[in-house]
Amino acid sequence: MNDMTLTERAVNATDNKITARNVQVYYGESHAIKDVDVDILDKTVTAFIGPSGCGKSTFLRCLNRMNDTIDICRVQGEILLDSEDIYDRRVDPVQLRAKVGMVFQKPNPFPKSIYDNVAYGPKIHGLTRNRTELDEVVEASLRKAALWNEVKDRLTAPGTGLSGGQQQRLCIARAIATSPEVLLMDEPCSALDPIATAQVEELIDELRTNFSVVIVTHSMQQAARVSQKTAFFHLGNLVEYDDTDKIFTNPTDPRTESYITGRIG
Ligand SMILES: Nc1ncnc2c1ncn2[C@@H]1O[C@H](COP(=O)(O)OP(=O)(O)OP(=O)(O)O)[C@@H](O)[C@H]1O
Repeated sequence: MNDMTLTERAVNATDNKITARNVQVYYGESHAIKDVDVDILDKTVTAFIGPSGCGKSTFLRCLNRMNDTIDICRVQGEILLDSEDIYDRRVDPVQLRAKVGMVFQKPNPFPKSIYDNVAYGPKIHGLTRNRTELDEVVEASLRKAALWNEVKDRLTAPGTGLSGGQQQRLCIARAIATSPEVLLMDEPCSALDPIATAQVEELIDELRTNFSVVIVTHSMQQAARVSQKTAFFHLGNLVEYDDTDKIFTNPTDPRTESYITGRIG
């Protein structure tokens, strides 16, 4: 690895954005997340990896209370965003999700124009005062999502008419339009071809200058490419959490070693 790459990949933030302590998640009687403690850093990409069913998505959904939408799901423990308990009764989950945005596995643009997809969040949260400001937010979000040049001449066309990779970047633009502080991405490239995947990965690297990004991925290559921190989950436990380079070159726990060398998973 040359110096340039090292500089680019260096973990340049030490501030905690999210602090999770003693987190348990149950689906009915089933204990899906067990005693998880983790500190998610600001301006850093954190990857969640682990075999299918180990709880990566479940834990990710705890971070913006998306699990609230699943009736049988119960979350216990403490999750702080900056120093605020996101499960406090006074916290409005809708406001929280504007601060902790989410991008899903399958691109899911609204059946609306490209413009309206991005304008939706700022409008419902009252973040802009007039059409000029809204136009500015839409343009800035599409630029940050590296989509502006491809769509600027057809903002009124339906978002669903874009290619899969463009739709996913549109969903990223929609998520960042509310100026979130954290962006959660649940396997955001799994429905994309290699070229679109490379574009989204490049974008993730740029996004970390402004946001804390947490990405669930099945691809260890992807985790190694995009993240600075990696958390390895196994059977609902957070087995190991460390610098990505350490996890992939010199893991401490034998279960991590088995997973990254392909012996479990
Ligand atoms: N809505 C749900 N209702 C009941 N059980 C669920 C639900 N969602 C997940 N689970 C269970 O919780 C456990 C963790 O699932 P989760 O989807 O979080 O794992 P994952 O690591 O993200 O898996 P994958 O990599 O396959 O997406 C699994 O045993 C799963 O069956």
